[in-house]
Amino acid sequence: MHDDDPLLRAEGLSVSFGGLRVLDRVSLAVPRGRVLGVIGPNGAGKTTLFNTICGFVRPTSGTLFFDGRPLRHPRPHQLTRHGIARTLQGLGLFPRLTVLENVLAGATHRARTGVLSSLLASPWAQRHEQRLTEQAMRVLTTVDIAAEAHRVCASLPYGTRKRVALARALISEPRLLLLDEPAAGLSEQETADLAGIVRGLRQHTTVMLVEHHMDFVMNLCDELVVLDFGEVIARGTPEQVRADPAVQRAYLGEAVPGGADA
Ligand SMILES: Nc1ncnc2c1ncn2[C@@H]1O[C@H](COP(=O)(O)OP(=O)(O)OP(=O)(O)O)[C@@H](O)[C@H]1O
Repeated sequence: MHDDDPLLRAEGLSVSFGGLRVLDRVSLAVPRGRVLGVIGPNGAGKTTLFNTICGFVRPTSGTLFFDGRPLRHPRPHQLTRHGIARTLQGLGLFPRLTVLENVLAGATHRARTGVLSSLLASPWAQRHEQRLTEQAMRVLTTVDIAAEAHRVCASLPYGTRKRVALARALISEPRLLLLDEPAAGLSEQETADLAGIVRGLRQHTTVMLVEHHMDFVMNLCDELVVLDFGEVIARGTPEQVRADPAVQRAYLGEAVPGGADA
């Protein structure tokens, strides 16, 4: 596989719910080591696109390729084995567990210890658990909340809990990280900090994100794809997309990306 080949490619992806076509022959490529943003007005099909990549939704037609091979409707629980992880719009954390425990919950596919070896507390199982905990602490350091590792999630502010969700996705060391509205509900400072964290991830991880926060998207993403009524209406760098008349029209009545009202 050549480094220039995209990590994820969608070809002619269509999805219908009942009679309603929600994605209409969507083709896109997610280049390796980049951040690709998917934007578009409400109801454009962004989340459906994510859900299709994750196997929550079956396409009516079209193909997904991951690392050059067809990605055949992965079962959601097998995603991490494919090297894909995602965060959800709702955080989906265990509120009564600590930050560390929540992050370790994202590593279940790597937890190789069986019930028996755990019960017997075999040295092998202990070493494995130790390694996973070290890995979780490294990931918490990456998202800058290692100091909160032993705090119960429910006691933490929303911005911190969002980082826990990000850390939980990162512990599986995904090659492709899908972020669903990562900046939603964050303060300006938290949003800027998050952009810095995501930028730093590109060294090891390719990122695809869906987001409404236009400053965040325009400053962070290397490339953008714009959906409207399930169709790709524009793609390119943030500058190219911002200047595209089709995008301006799609956002008529909403804040124009990167415009004075954004
Ligand atoms: N399970 C479903 N059954 C029927 N219609 C659905 C389903 N999921 C989504 N839709 C419809 O598909 C269209 C696209 O929805 P989707 O959530 O993908 O858009 P979106 O771009 O993510 O919107 P938003 O920015 O508001 O989150 C909408 O018209 C929505 O009502």
